[in-house]
Amino acid sequence: MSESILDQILITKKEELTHFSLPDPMPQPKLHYSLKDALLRPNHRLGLIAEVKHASPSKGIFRTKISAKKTATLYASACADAISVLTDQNYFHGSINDLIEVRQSVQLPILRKDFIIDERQIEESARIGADAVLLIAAALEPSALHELYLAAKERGLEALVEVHDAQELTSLLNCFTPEIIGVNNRDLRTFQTNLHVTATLAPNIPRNAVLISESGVHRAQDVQFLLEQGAHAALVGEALICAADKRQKICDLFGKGVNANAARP
Ligand SMILES: O=C(O)c1ccccc1NCC(=O)[C@H](O)[C@H](O)COP(=O)(O)O
Repeated sequence: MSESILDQILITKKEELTHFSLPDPMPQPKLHYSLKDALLRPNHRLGLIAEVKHASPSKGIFRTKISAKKTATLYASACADAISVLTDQNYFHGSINDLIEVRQSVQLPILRKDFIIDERQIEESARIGADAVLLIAAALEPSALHELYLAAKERGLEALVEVHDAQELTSLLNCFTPEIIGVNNRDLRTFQTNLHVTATLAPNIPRNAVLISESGVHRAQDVQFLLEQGAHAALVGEALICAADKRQKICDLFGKGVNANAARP
């Protein structure tokens, strides 16, 4: 079978890790904002993790140039429950500085979305102020994934464990049950998104896990559909980044948030 984008990204990541150095820890210990708790008490009918994303392998560089700080502040003011920051540079044009800026700007859980395959990246995530990290089932053997999951917990970070299909989910659950499971609706070979991936996997997600549906959420009907599948939250990138009015787009997709007026900047 031909190489997927994930295979390419992982080759680059391994190369980057050969000349990796840790940033200094933050000067003051930070509060932990729990991703799980936030998504179990969402501000809208469905939880929202709003993503800071400059570019992607599927879409290239987005036409709207964004500032991580301004974008996250807007998301917070529209009652997003959490912020995802894509920190990979090569394929997504992000950086750890984006996450540091976002940390200084919002009091919400921050998910570091990157391709984490090494414990040093967990330490780095904690030092830059993330509350949670992404662990991708397709990137690691279940036992290696479990080790990173435990390392994250030990360092005070939550982990969103992401699967793309039934086989990955079964292998994962045969090894352990993460507290937060993400179903990514994007096929990493074709880049097509299909929310039915979430619909297919949702019945097999343990009831005590928080279920996040990731990628391909563009319309209010998509949010409704995910709600009907039992998802706790959606992770939304492109639809928000490309919207001229991001606050309005959140309102169009998710409805008015419980604190929408209070949170206006
Ligand atoms: O976004 C991509 O093209 C992509 C390609 C390969 C691996 C990962 C990719 N994206 C990371 C994400 O999971 C998404 O940024 C996130 O779920 C938001 O998706 P969307 O709302 O469709 O921008």
